[in-house]
Amino acid sequence: MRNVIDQVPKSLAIMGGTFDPIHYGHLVTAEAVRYEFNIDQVLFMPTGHPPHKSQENITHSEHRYLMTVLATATNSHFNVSRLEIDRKGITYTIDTIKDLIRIYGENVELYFITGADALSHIFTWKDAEELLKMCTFVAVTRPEYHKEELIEKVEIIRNYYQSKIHFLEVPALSISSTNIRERVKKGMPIKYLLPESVENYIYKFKLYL
Ligand SMILES: Nc1ncnc2c1ncn2[C@@H]1O[C@H](COP(=O)(O)OP(=O)(O)OP(=O)(O)O)[C@@H](O)[C@H]1O
Ligand SMILES: O=C(O)c1ccc[n+]([C@@H]2O[C@H](COP(=O)([O-])O)[C@@H](O)[C@H]2O)c1
Repeated sequence: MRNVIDQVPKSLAIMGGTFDPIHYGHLVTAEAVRYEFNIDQVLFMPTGHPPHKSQENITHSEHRYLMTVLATATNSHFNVSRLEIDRKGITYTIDTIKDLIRIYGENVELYFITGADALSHIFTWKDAEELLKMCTFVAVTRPEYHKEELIEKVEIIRNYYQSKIHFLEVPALSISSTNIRERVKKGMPIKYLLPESVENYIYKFKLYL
């Protein structure tokens, strides 16, 4: 089987997330960033034990990993990494970026894709200043948040840390994993919110009931 790490891309964008479950909001965002910044590969990085979410409320990492593999299988520019789910202890983005530099070398141009909402809290992340120097961030705006307010917050971070942060508006997709989990629990349809393969996986393993 092809090993993603055998291929050394010139530019690599990391799409980090809990992906519980992955949905079209994530996929549309990743594809928009790939196209806009002419990126060779997008590496989806399901979180292991994220610092900001309680482990009891998160679906087992193997389920989240497999759903991410299913969702990304049809895009030749998309791959999924096990780096974070295989790492013991709390997973921090700075450790992931350092691992990726060790694996791909210093010359790979690294991007980190994140919602502008998540980026506006980056000063609470581990070693934020160092992290902001190591890769370019793409802050995508999500429809359900106040865009202007968020952009203002992120611009303060960008100026304070003198960091490389780009903004990108993606087609309005008001989908969230929280909403999908709630819909499954209530027996409501989730069709067209996420790939059919992921929908079937959720039903097969009776997730979110
Ligand atoms: N609909 C969307 N459009 C654009 N970006 C999104 C969307 N949903 C999530 N993201 C971004 O994708 C990344 C991973 O998100 P995550 O896996 O936490 O999904 P989520 O839908 O926000 O989940 P939850 O509802 O459980 O918090 C984050 O940077 C988040 O801001
Ligand atoms: O490194 C940190 O301290 C850190 C703190 C909060 C979030 N992150 C990363 O941000 C990404 C998006 O997180 P989330 O909760 O929106 O899925 C995901 O890759 C997390 O690992 C990273």
